[in-house]
Amino acid sequence: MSTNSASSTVNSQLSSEHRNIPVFPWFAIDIGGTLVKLVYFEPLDLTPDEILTEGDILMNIRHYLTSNRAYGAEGFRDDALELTNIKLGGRRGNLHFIRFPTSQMHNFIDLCVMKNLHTLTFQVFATGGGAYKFEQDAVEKLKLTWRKCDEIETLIKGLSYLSKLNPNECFYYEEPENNANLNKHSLKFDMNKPFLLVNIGSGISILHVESETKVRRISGTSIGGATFLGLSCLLTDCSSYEEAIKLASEGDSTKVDKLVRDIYGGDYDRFGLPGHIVASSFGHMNAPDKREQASKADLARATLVTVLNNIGSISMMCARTENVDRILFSGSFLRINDLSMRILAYAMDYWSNNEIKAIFLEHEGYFSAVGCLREFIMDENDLIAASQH
Ligand SMILES: Nc1ncnc2c1ncn2[C@@H]1O[C@H](COP(=O)(O)OP(=O)(O)O)[C@@H](O)[C@H]1O
Ligand SMILES: CC(C)(COP(=O)(O)O)[C@@H](O)C(=O)NCCC(=O)O
Repeated sequence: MSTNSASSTVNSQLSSEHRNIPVFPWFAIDIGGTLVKLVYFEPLDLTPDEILTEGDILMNIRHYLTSNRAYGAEGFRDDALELTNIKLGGRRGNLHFIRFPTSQMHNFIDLCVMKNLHTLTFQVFATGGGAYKFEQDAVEKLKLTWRKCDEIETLIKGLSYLSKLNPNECFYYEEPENNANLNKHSLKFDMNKPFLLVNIGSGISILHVESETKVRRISGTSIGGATFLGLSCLLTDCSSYEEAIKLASEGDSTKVDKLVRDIYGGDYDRFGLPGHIVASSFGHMNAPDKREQASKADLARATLVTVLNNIGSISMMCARTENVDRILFSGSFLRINDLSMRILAYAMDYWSNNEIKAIFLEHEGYFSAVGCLREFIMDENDLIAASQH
């Protein structure tokens, strides 16, 4: 776990008065430790002249991206997240959200060459660690202009934009422990009151946000989304995130973890520790009979709960130290993962006596990519339009 109190003021790399709106296509790409998140703006207001001059390559790309939901075996468009008919850089269009594994990044660059993208003159807006790692390969093969920006700056910019644009972006659970009832409520999020942003990607960054331009990375932990997936693969032989989450949803972590009641026979009253909480993650697994009884699903569930307990307690500690009462959780770890959101929400409610609220986001892992697009394309009018959307 790292603690980093260095203050970083987020400055726009370009002030809106001075930005030249780039030519189409408009892509931004967040190349993370596990997943590449790509956002693509599909213009809906192309003039007849623009359609004539667009050329076959761009038109084919536009059709390829917008008419498919899967690209090869590992690329997917999250069509449920698509934002339709929005304004961006003075244009009207749809914003598409696409992801594929970072392990496919070299193949993706080769695919772009096959689709003749290297014969066009255009810019790619890139963020995440891979914006640095893959820069040379992308520029050499695709002959494009590669414009990088920092993943934490873009995360905040994307969050600020999407939380204004999409009335359902931010939500919380009223009774997270009650699975039978959805109890999911949207809320209007005020970015100008301090809050904690916990980004659960491959690893975890914890940010204290006072406003869009005042952000500190206060802590982090290496026990994140890739830990859950890696350990689940090791322990259960599963081979995908989807499989790991499905197993976890079917398992019982109490077969694997040692609870307070396994040690005390009940609650540990003196220090307010109820019997049902985990005293020791995987604490039963030294006993051969318990190992025998634990199914793959139980092991996946215990892995999930271990990672979540760690995230929950570090987040709570940071919220208390920083004196904030809202914790926002982002990152693709929360994709198709209602179970984890409920566990986190319950833990925050329980340990804070309902004083600290866990808030979640519909576009989970896509904020840095959106913020990156915003950095280079949006102008103030887009932001005003977003808040009136
Ligand atoms: N299709 C998927 N493949 C792999 N991991 C996934 C997938 N969907 C969600 N995840 C989870 O999301 C995490 C990555 O989150 P993300 O925010 O994209 O981080 P990064 O930017 O480091 O790639 C993974 O470690 C895993 O827990
Ligand atoms: C290095 C990272 C910022 C990379 O971001 P990611 O691709 O995981 O979203 C993140 O993994 C992280 O903050 N890890 C924790 C490092 C630490 O503070 O211990």
